[in-house]
Amino acid sequence: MEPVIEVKSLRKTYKKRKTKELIQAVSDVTFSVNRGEIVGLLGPNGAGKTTTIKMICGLLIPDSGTITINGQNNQKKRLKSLRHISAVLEGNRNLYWRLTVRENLEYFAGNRGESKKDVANRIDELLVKFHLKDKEKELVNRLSRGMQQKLAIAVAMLAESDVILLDEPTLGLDVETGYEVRELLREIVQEYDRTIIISTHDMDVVQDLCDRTIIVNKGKIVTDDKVENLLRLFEVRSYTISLSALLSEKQQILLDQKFPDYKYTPDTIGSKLEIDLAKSEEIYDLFDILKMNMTPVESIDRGTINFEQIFMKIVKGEQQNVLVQSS
Ligand SMILES: Nc1ncnc2c1ncn2[C@@H]1O[C@H](COP(=O)(O)OP(=O)(O)OP(=O)(O)O)[C@@H](O)[C@H]1O
Repeated sequence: MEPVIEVKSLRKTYKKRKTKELIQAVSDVTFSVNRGEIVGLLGPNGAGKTTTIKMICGLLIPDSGTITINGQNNQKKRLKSLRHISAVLEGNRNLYWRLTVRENLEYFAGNRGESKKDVANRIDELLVKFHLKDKEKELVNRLSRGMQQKLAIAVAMLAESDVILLDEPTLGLDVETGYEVRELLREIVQEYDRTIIISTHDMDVVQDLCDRTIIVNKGKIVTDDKVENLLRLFEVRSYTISLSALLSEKQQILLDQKFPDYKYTPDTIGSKLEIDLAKSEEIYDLFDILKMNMTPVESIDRGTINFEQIFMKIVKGEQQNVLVQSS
């Protein structure tokens, strides 16, 4: 499949105004996105997500590297390439607060040679889809944050560009509205054949919505893989073992050496071990340690793991060697 977006060896350094200190916000970032994919750009604060998004939509110029959108270099063929992209940055900022919902949509629909009736029909369709029909005459500054966010996405849809970039689309939304926005985004991809890149801290967005996730940390990509692959990979490695005895001190020292991040919970009648294995063969090392004292094993469960825990593990660097660019 041909990629819609190709980002190669991207770098961006900021210079702090007062101290003149250089900050390497993005260093050597390379990835591509295929048509119809929803890709989550994930990372801790300051990882370089917004900088990357801003470079893709042409708001920032990279120090080096290239960005190609539908085969067009976004610096050499600026207008042609940027026509394929809409961006919703910092949520509701790209709306006119003193215009109504409908007026905003009319304004952004602009003059593209369509008849007034066609524009009105398209706006009506979006108002219904985004559950904003009964708010069409409301001023934007009177809307809730969730409604403003939905309107901002509807505005991005109007441009009919192939790619929509979203920076933190669920930030500050309550659980219900966050869910509603996620559902809308899913429908957009399915019904309108759009490609979406979402920068987010919201693990539900990644787990529910994204096909793939690119995790960045300190300006570099640490993981680029399908969400289902990561879930499977970590589920296989994460074990909870119930024992009907306590572990000896020697056993605990050996576990410490072999599995530094294991968790041991002694109880009155037994104990519990929670352990992540870097390779599945390591289970035999674990059994060797348990066998030393013939510690009786009551049950072994493969741990369920959510995306938040996976993210923490990856960002902490525990699984780095295995995961970098594994897709
Ligand atoms: N205009 C700027 N001038 C100086 N430094 C900046 C500027 N914008 C961002 N930075 C710095 O660049 C780094 C990357 O910032 P960026 O906003 O891209 O990260 P992010 O992953 O989007 O973070 P967050 O999740 O907190 O929004 C950070 O260290 C940030 O402080």
